[in-house]
Amino acid sequence: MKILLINGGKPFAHSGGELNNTFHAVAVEALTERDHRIHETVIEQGYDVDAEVQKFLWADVIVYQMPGWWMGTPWSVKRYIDEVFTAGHGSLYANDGRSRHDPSKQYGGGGLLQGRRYMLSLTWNAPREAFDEADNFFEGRGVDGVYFPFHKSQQFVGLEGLPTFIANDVMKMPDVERHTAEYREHLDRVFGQAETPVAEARGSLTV
Ligand SMILES: Cc1cc2nc3c(=O)[nH]c(=O)nc-3n(C[C@H](O)[C@H](O)[C@H](O)COP(=O)(O)OP(=O)(O)OC[C@H]3O[C@@H](n4cnc5c(N)ncnc54)[C@H](O)[C@@H]3O)c2cc1C
Repeated sequence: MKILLINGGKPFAHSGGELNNTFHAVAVEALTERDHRIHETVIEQGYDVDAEVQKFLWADVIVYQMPGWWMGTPWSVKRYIDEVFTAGHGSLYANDGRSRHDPSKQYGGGGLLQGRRYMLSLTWNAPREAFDEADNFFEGRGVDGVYFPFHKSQQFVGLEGLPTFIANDVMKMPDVERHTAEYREHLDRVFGQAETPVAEARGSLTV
């Protein structure tokens, strides 16, 4: 399988970016060991927008590694998506999906990356309960509910979600050994061996 690994880790304030670099490195190692072909983008090191569009066209799966900042995506990753997806007009997406001639065509159906997938790998200070419990901060919406607009941005270009990985409590109770072991297991479950078609990956995302 051809996998684009995007590292959105960034040193800023109390985020050192190292944990995201660590997860990115785990993915590089684990997926290469299993004979997947990978391309990497480390947003913090800079990138060429047109080359990124080509990487999206090359990939079967795109993995976003990033921290949660102010309840969502860091601005550096949002900027990357704004730049790359906008440059991808005509290759990543055709239009907004609607048609003056066919009213049955709905907004959001103009993506050109059908049949390909994406996956989120996230680091948060918030504990898991904050996402999952009805009487907790995110009102039981779960991590994918919190990332709803991000998921929609991917689906707009035709991508389909794979199960999200999240490492919680990474500041108050960092347990890098456990989290990296859990991430390896997640990657194994989702990707398996290179010859396993991604369509057979265990579970897919419902937002
Ligand atoms: C602007 C801003 C807004 C934020 N908003 C939110 C928010 O809304 N909700 C929320 O939950 N969190 C929030 N955070 C916290 C943020 O999610 C975490 O700081 C981030 O996920 C940590 O990832 P990192 O890669 O920067 O980790 P780092 O800061 O690099 O590391 C985190 C911990 O892991 C240790 N570590 C890292 N790598 C290794 C390694 N290889 N081996 C051993 N130990 C290691 C570090 O020493 C440190 O103790 C915010 C942070 C910022 C800066």
